[in-house]
Order: sequence, then C-alpha cells, then structure tokens
Amino acid sequence: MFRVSGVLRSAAKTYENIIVEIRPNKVALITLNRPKALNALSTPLLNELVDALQVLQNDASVGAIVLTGSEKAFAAGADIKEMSTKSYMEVFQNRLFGQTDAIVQKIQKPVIAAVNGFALGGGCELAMMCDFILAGENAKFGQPEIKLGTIPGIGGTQRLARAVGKSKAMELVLTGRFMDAAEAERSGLVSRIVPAKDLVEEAVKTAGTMAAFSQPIVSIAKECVNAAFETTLAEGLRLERRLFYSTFATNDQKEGMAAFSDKRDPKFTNN
Ligand SMILES: CCC/C=C/C(=O)SCCNC(=O)CCNC(=O)[C@H](O)C(C)(C)COP(=O)([O-])OP(=O)([O-])OC[C@H]1O[C@@H](n2cnc3c(N)ncnc32)[C@H](O)[C@@H]1OP(=O)([O-])[O-]
Repeated sequence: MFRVSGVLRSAAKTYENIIVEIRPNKVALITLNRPKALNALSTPLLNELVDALQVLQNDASVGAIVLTGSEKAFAAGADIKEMSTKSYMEVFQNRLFGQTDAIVQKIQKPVIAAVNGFALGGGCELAMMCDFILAGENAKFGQPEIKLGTIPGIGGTQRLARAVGKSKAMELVLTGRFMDAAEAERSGLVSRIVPAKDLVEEAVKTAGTMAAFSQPIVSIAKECVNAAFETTLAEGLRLERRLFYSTFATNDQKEGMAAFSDKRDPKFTNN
C-alpha cells in the first residue's frame, strides 16, 4: 500500500508486506506489515522494502524516511521457515539477502529505524543498516542465529561490533542473548529511548527536522559520518574537509548563512 497522509497515491504502488505513507512534513513512513510472522523478513518483504526505498529516494517531495514495525516486533529476523530447507547452491547462486546491499549503497536520504519490540537477527541487522535507531522502551535487540546453527548474514557481526564494541558484540553473537532498550542505549546501539506508544510519532518528528534542511547537504553529512566506518581517520578527515568546501558551491549554504545574519528562518531550495 502507498498512501499520502492517509489517501492512496494515484500512481500507487501495491505492496503486500509493507505500508508506505507520506506525511505532510516530507517524511515517508514505512511500516513492515507481516504481523502474523512478527515481521519476519521474507524475500517478498525485502524486495518490496528495497523497491519502496528506491522510489522514495527518487521522490523529491520526500526528505527523510522512518522505518518501523509493530509494537510487538520491528522484525523477528529473516524468515526461518523460508530459509530452513535451502541448499548452499540456492543461497549462493540467488545471493540470498543481496538485495539489502542497496539500502546502504543507494539511499542518500536519512533513514531512521523506529524499533519497538523484537529486533532480532535480520531485524537487528536491518535496524543497523539505517542511519540511527530510536528505540521504544520495550525494544529487544539480538543476533540469535547461533541458536539456529547459522551466523548473522546481513551485516550483524560487522555493524554490531562497530556499534557496541568487540566484547558485547561477541557475547551477543556467540550466546544469542537479547539486550533490552536500556542496555542498547548505554552501549551506543540506539540514539534514544522513547515511550513505546510515542515512538513512531517521535521518529516522524525527528525525521521532519532533517527533511526541513537542505536535502543535498543532509546527504553529504550522512556520507561523511558513514565514511568514518570505512576509512582511516586521515582519509575521513580529508573527505570531510573536501565535502565541507563543496557545500560552499550550493545556494543553500549561502541562504543558510544569510538567514542567520538576517535573523530569519532559511528557505532551502535543495540546490
Ligand atoms: C541473515 C542471515 C542469517 C539469518 C538471520 C536471521 O534473522 S535468523 C532468525 C533470527 N530470529 C530468531 O531466531 C527469532 C525467532 N523468533 C522467536 O524466537 C520468537 O518468535 C520470539 C521470541 C521473537 C517471540 O515469541 P512469541 O512466543 O511472542 O511469538 P511466536 O514465537 O509464537 O511467533 C509468532 C509467529 O511468528 C513466527 N515467527 C517469529 N519469528 C519468525 C522468524 N524469524 N521467521 C519465521 N517466522 C517467525 C512464529 O513462527 C509464529 O508463527 P506460527 O508458528 O504461529 O505460525
């Protein structure tokens, strides 16, 4: 489903496993919608999610995206029932979960994961692919793949280690223990905890803050922070300085600084 503030968009895309809603503050809200399976990440769901993100990336009326699930589960993992009988050649040749690479590589707009309930296995990995995580106080994070005789395969070993450090990541991956929202915030996995019932609206409001800024500048800032996970400090600092200089080639930098001097709100035009 694809809705604009509750109304179905005319050039609507039909999705069966997600709901996409465009809010008036230039925020797109994507809700994972397989409640009976606790939003387990089946191939059709992941294909729809990646498709929707690419549509929203190309939609100039959208400045930021929120990805959420239900109060019980953000996503309880990759779909175990779908995976259980697959052979090595099937997962290898069909590049199981390969479509998710596009989430990190192709989406320049900020994406917030608003996590209530379980974010386990692929669900925790999906949340970590987003730019930051806001957690409901009932959130539970974990990488329990070890209990199923497998390991995380959508970035869990890498992103969790970078987010919470080796010791905690190793413990969670090797024991399958879940961590609650308070522990996740303490260890840096989530940026903030919000009452569960307020979580989605708080995430939409936070996304709206970002959507009101210059979109190319927001994307540049996102690119710089992401580079911190890929480069040496010297390379990262060089990239940041070059991209900082590049912002001076935009009208929005001129407008932002002029508005400050004029004591008025800036009118960003995204160029
Ligand atoms: C990335 C590469 C590697 C693999 C990564 C992974 O993510 S591996 C996965 C890592 N994740 C895990 O190992 C967590 C697996 N899940 C659990 O341990 C529990 O569901 C729970 C503790 C999250 C909630 O317990 P609860 O007693 O409150 O609820 P409940 O248990 O009654 O579930 C309700 C329904 O949802 C269904 N369903 C749930 N999850 C999945 C799933 N991932 N898949 C499919 N289905 C799933 C469940 O079968 C049931 O349907 P049924 O049978 O009635 O038709």
